[in-house]
Amino acid sequence: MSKRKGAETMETVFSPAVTLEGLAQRPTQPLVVVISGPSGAGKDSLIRRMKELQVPFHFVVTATSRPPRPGEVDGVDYHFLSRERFEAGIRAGEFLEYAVVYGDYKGIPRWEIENALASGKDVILRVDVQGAATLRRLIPEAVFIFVIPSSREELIERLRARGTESPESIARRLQAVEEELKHWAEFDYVVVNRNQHLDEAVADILAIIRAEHRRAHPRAARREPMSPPPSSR
Ligand SMILES: Nc1nc2c(ncn2[C@@H]2O[C@H](COP(=O)(O)OP(=O)(O)O)[C@@H](O)[C@H]2O)c(=O)[nH]1
Ligand SMILES: Nc1ncnc2c1ncn2[C@@H]1O[C@H](COP(=O)(O)OP(=O)(O)O)[C@@H](O)[C@H]1O
Repeated sequence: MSKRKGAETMETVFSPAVTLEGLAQRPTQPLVVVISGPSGAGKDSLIRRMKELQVPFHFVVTATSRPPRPGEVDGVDYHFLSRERFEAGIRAGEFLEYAVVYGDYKGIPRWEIENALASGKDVILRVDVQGAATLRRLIPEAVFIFVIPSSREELIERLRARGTESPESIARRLQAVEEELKHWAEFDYVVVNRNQHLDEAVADILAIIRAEHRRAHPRAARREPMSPPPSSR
């Protein structure tokens, strides 16, 4: 009896009063989901599959100085920029974050973030591990997912089978894996994308997003620099 009374007191102190209807219809904030992991882990394949399944989300198209691969579409997969144009963008402060990844520039245009937030949908960003570290500082309330293959052999096989990289480019990507793996514990979730089981990894990501929307206590409120770019200040 006294325990019950104690519990009631705790509830009164810590839970703001709500009605059932109010709680059931509580609006949920769009999530920012950051998908990262080694090259060849399957990040792009997962995102492509989620688009095919018509999962409602806004994908942030990042910019790169690397040339398009066969099948990649400018403005859909990346904004493909020349090195000179990218460097001019860096000088002009156009990027929320940028890094040199496997020898090419990669960066998130600030206006892409503005568009993403205006969409009102969950926002998905795919960046390398350095980018994830920067975003953790800039958007601490984001959900960080580390995608991995189930073995190094699987990774090598996939990078070779993708057929988009030179042997040097594959070697550079494999060399980076050890360093990238050191950061796994900084992520909120680890998703394994097993060979021929892409849909299981997609299901894991959807489950994470679903659970995050059911949080009683949302992640910390959004704050700087999800605000206007310097040019408009
Ligand atoms: N830091 C950062 N990384 C990015 C950005 N856009 C893409 N990347 C990452 O850059 C890495 C290399 O991308 P890509 O050249 O497409 O090759 P892949 O990893 O071999 O598929 C991937 O891990 C991407 O997630 C960005 O804006 N910033
Ligand atoms: N679960 C999977 N089973 C088999 N092949 C896969 C799987 N996931 C991705 N791949 C293949 O592996 C290669 C690398 O995937 P990709 O999505 O480009 O990785 P990332 O974007 O992380 O670099 C691609 O050729 C892709 O088709």
